[in-house]
Amino acid sequence: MIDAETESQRIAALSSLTGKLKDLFSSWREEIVKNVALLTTVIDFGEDHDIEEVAHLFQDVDQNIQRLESEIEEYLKRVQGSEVLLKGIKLILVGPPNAGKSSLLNYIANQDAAIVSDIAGTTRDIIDIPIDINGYKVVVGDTAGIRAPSAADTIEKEGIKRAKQKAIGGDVVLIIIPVSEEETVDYNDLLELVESLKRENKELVVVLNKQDLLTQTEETTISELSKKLNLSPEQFKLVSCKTGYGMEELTQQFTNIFKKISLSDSADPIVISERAQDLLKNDVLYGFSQFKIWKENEDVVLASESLRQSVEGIGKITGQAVGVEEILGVVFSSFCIGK
Ligand SMILES: Nc1nc2c(ncn2[C@@H]2O[C@H](COP(=O)(O)OP(=O)(O)OP(=O)(O)O)[C@@H](O)[C@H]2O)c(=O)[nH]1
Ligand SMILES: [Mg+2]
Repeated sequence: MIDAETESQRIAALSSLTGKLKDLFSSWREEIVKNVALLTTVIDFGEDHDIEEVAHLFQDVDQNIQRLESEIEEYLKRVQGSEVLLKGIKLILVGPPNAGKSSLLNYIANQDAAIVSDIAGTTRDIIDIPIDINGYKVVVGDTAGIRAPSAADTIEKEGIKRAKQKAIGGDVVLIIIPVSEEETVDYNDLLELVESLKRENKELVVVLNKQDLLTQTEETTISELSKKLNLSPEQFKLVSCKTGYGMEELTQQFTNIFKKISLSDSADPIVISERAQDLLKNDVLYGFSQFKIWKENEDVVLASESLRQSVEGIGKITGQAVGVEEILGVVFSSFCIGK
């Protein structure tokens, strides 16, 4: 528990200590062995089966394997979600200069982590601050204000370039726009960024800051900007770092996004080693994909060989090797062959 800094990390650490994982892997392994055994009955006792029966058997195995495949893929997705939890969710703040990016960071971090000033271009390079938002470990990256390079000096230009790169590498990106100084915002540039973030499927929230200086209604402001940036109105949040307006709603939205990307709401987070993940992908799932190819070619022997590779993959994780006896054992006990 020493490294568990937040609640979600603590849960993740706990769940890795249980023997549930091994049971799960063993049950997958058993299931695949059973299917290898099913195919073996065709190989070894093929003459006694008519063609239709063989095709039927193949169909059954295919269905079982498909079911298992989606289960394992789903599982790997959850593992990746849990990894995001452990490493910390990367939340990147970008936007025009003077928008209040550093102010927002200070507000959510509840400390003066970044320098705030009314001089545009105050933050010139990226700073990462680890904070806890509703139990989630989050690393907030504050960046240099994005404005037209012609208006920025050399150091600032480099900062802007890095800000954009940083945004692309984040898990969640907040674009901060000041509602009071819209003329300073380069919407073409921001639209370009929005489009590239969409392509990368990043979670994106546009934070409209300085609500205390707003001169028109919230609805009008949001509807205008959602058109300009080609985003839905739900992706906008109006706040004020000065008065705290909208901050609770914003943090609530963060939590919803964190739950979504870490998949930690559906069940306990899971942690397995890098090696186990590789084996699941490169041996188990790969074996399944090979099985499908040989099944298409109606080659029972190679289809069954492919599944053996999957069994061996899991065996490397759980420390179980597969022997002929085991497969034959399942064949004889399950299918009453040889009587
Ligand atoms: N009225 C008002 N002023 C704000 C608000 N948030 C920030 N400010 C002010 O806006 C100015 C710029 O804030 P910063 O947080 O430094 O802005 P930034 O986006 O980090 O700016 P750069 O680092 O230059 O890119 C400061 O003078 C803040 O005090 C707000 O909600 N309302
Ligand atoms: Mg700043």
